[in-house]
Amino acid sequence: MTDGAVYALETRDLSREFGGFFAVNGVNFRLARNSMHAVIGPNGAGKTTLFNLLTKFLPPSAGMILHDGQDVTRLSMPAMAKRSVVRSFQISAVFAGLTVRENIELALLREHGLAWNLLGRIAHHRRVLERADALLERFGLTDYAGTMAGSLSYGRKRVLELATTLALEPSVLLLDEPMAGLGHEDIGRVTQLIREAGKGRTVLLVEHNMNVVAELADTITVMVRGEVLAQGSYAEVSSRADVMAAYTGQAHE
Ligand SMILES: Nc1ncnc2c1ncn2[C@@H]1O[C@H](COP(=O)(O)OP(=O)(O)OP(=O)(O)O)[C@@H](O)[C@H]1O
Repeated sequence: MTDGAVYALETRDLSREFGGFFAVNGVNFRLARNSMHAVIGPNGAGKTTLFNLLTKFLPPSAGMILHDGQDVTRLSMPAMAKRSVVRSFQISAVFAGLTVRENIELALLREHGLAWNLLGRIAHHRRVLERADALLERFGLTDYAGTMAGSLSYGRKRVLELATTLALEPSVLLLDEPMAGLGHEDIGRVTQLIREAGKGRTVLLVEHNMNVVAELADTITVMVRGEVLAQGSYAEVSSRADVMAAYTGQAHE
């Protein structure tokens, strides 16, 4: 069952049941270290449920989750963050009433567990300011540093959200549909940022946009009806008749 290799994340017979219905059904999933791995599949395949299990939003009904070979099945999300496994928190994690720079500074302080008691004294933390400058620059947000986050476009909010997540310097970054709701131009920008963010870390994304998946992911897991149907490179999975049938079947529903 196991080949002895240690994975960034691994599941063993992982299941999640909702009132007798298995949204995730006996999944053995492996996320290789330093890979850029996408989970795809038709609507209702169980992708988000698997993501929520891996990120501790949901407890499993059965099975096991391992991080770096250690059983983390019962650990909380904050405990996973301490192990440097971090999920993006979507736009709700962006504080609309703070500026872009303040959002990034807050995220940098959060990394050190200092966010709340030092919030009023942000300006004195030179190191934070320097790192904030670097993040603003890296994410193309320098011109928006003083803009209230709430008035950013949807696409730039997403970029800011990614910047605040990367402020934590996670070793494993988990992204749930990072392209959802983005226009063509923003998709290009966020794709580049994720590619760059993936250097030197492990990234798992659930994503519907196949162009993005083809461009970014070195490994793809295809889920159908709560189970893993296929895994491999984009070329490998996209050439499989059963994968195509799963998508075609959905199109006819
Ligand atoms: N909290 C819940 N209670 C009951 N059923 C649920 C719950 N969450 C998910 N499900 C069901 O589990 C199945 C898998 O849902 P999930 O959201 O994981 O799929 P998905 O692959 O992410 O789909 P999509 O691509 O549409 O987001 C669906 O049939 C869904 O209705």
